[in-house]
Amino acid sequence: MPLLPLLLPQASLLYDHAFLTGPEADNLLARLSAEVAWEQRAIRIFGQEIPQPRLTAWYGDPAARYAYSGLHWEPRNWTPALAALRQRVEAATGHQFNSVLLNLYRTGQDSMGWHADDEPELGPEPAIASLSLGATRRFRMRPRAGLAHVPLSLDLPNGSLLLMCGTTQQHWQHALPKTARPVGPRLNLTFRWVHPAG
Ligand SMILES: O=C(O)CCC(=O)C(=O)O
Ligand SMILES: [Fe+2]
Repeated sequence: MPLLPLLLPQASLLYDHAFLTGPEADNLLARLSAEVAWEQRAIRIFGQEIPQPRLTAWYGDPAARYAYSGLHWEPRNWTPALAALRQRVEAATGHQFNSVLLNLYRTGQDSMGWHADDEPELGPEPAIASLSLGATRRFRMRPRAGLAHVPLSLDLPNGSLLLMCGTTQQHWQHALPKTARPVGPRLNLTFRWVHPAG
């Protein structure tokens, strides 16, 4: 399936609900769940260490060092599965990526709060390719302050690919809220280009 535009003002979104076939996505979920070096990291909020409500891992080229929410990330070396996936995502999107952030939402109680991926290392108009595996979860987008636009909700199924680029991060925030529905694990990979620290 090709990537098709999703119309959202002052954003640039491309979406393929079936970038991977069901069996491909199922295999990858099993493989990555087992082989990725998952960690539960803590972020510092008002002087308190709060464990993130999900597991994470960071893989990439050695130059792709990254800092967010006060955390520093040294990339681990690409595994064969992640390197192959990077190539496919690059071919489909026409963008290059030197790193991938993986998030594992173990249950409906795992989540990600409102944020924009607007760290300086990503540059002003980052292309971020988000691949979802496992349980369908609702991805939300809301306009940043001063923009009178309607929020967007998108259910991201197993094997779907969402590309956020252009001015999306400047004008919109996104989140992956908790859900009370009983859901299985969901694994999300966001491929990024991190500009090496100068
Ligand atoms: O899990 C998702 O779909 C969103 C992940 C995300 O926003 C991020 O890694 O920055
Ligand atoms: Fe994000």
